[in-house]
Amino acid sequence: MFSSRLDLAERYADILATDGVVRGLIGPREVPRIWDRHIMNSAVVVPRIPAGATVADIGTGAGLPGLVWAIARPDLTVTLVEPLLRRTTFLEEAVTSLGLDNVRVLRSRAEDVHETFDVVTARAVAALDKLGRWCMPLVSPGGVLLALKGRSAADEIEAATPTLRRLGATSIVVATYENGDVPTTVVEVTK
Ligand SMILES: C[S@@+](CC[C@H](N)C(=O)[O-])C[C@H]1O[C@@H](n2cnc3c(N)ncnc32)[C@H](O)[C@@H]1O
Repeated sequence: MFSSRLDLAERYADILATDGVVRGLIGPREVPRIWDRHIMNSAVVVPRIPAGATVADIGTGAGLPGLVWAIARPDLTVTLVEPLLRRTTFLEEAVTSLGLDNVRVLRSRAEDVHETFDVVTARAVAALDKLGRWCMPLVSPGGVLLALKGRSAADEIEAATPTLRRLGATSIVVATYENGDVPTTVVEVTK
């Protein structure tokens, strides 16, 4: 049994560094940077998530950011959406190993999901214009798309704004967090 959420996060980092590397989900060169570049980069957004929210992480890969959010916040119900079987198998085993009961793994492409969620997120999946087309239909009215972006965020927002507005965005706010060794830029699109 794990005594705290931090223990759980450390166990997840171990799984990424071992099984994740063996199965090709994480490059060996990323191992020393798993905590700062991946876990913290995902975790900085956690305070932005409303209590008790349903969450979908589109193109979650090895579980980033959705598995980190589910570990940090047992009040959330998190659906990890990922099309590749190799990755969903890894995710199912990780969820079982961590004993998480607030996570569902859904093997699907974003375009084939027909549910809505309070919060939809994606990290390193597609440019914001394409991401908006995939994700905005999955955001409940009053919900939010939290897109985790790198330094290209400003250019992507300009290109994506007409699409996001057409798909129901009522506000688009950008915040940059300096935690970890790479800043996380979050584009928060409210529907
Ligand atoms: C670069 S990885 C990023 C993984 C993870 N979000 C992260 O930050 O490490 C992109 C992921 O998006 C997934 N993906 C690609 N096309 C997708 C689609 N149409 N719908 C959902 N996921 C998709 C890929 O299988 C891959 O796991």
